[in-house]
Amino acid sequence: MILLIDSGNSRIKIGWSLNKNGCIHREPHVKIFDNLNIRSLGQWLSCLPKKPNHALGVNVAGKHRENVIENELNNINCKIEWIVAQTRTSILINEYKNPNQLGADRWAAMLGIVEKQKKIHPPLIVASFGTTTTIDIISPNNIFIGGIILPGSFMMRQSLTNGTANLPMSSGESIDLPLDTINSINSGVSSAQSGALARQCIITFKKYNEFPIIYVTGGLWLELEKETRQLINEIAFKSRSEKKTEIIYENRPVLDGLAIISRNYN
Ligand SMILES: Nc1ncnc2c1ncn2[C@@H]1O[C@H](COP(=O)(O)OP(=O)(O)O)[C@@H](O)[C@H]1O
Ligand SMILES: CC(C)(COP(=O)(O)O)[C@@H](O)C(=O)NCCC(=O)O
Repeated sequence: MILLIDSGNSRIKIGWSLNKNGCIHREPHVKIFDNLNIRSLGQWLSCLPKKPNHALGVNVAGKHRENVIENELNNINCKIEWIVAQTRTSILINEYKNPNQLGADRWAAMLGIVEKQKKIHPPLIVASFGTTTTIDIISPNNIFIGGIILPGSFMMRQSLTNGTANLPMSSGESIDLPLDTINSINSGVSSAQSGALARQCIITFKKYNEFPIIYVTGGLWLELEKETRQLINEIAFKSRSEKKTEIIYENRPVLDGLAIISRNYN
């Protein structure tokens, strides 16, 4: 058993891959630990019925977090290898100016998505709505050609509260014409998030003359889903895209990417 660890800025997601009849595949179950409750990781590891041989992980939450996870794994004699973004693999090329600077979670998620594609596919967008929002574009010939980073919707709401005297912390969906503070904030945050995705779709469409398949993930997708689907459908219609827009939710693409890498470890 190989543990697969996605250590994000808010939560740690842990999956595992198993070798079944010589074929490595990721089990669908995932264990999630909140940043504030990281010590419970040790308890969970010590109770595992089967001890992992080793672990593969991505960590974008800093060195301290890396050390804490390593210590907990050491207690059960499990070594971890931290994955960083590569210049290329057999399925994906990374055009970041400094390829290692690309977040390892973004890289792993893109690997997970590209692996699922048929040989011929439209351009792809991989959008993650977590602590931050990242929106990455992959060409039809599997080159990561660029991406954007913006504050996640929770962080946007926090910054409005922390940076002003009058704005409260809010939660909730957007409406078209807000006439009170809470709805104005909800709609502002949601339009920034869905608008960023729409912008990247338009850029992709202009470049390839084909509408991308959009893969979405992250803990905050649900609250953005309705507004985002509406907006993307509208721009697809205006772009006269022949095919129906596809927005596909992926539960754990980062762990899928790690599972692919883990095939080299057996
Ligand atoms: N059930 C949940 N538990 C914890 N956080 C959640 C939950 N649902 C949504 N969230 C939100 O999702 C965000 C974390 O999403 P996630 O994709 O795990 O991010 P990251 O990979 O950056 O840690 C947080 O901002 C949090 O507010
Ligand atoms: C952009 C990120 C902060 C996203 O982290 P997350 O919201 O998933 O916790 C992370 O991928 C990161 O630290 N990236 C390094 C910089 C870059 O990708 O260019």
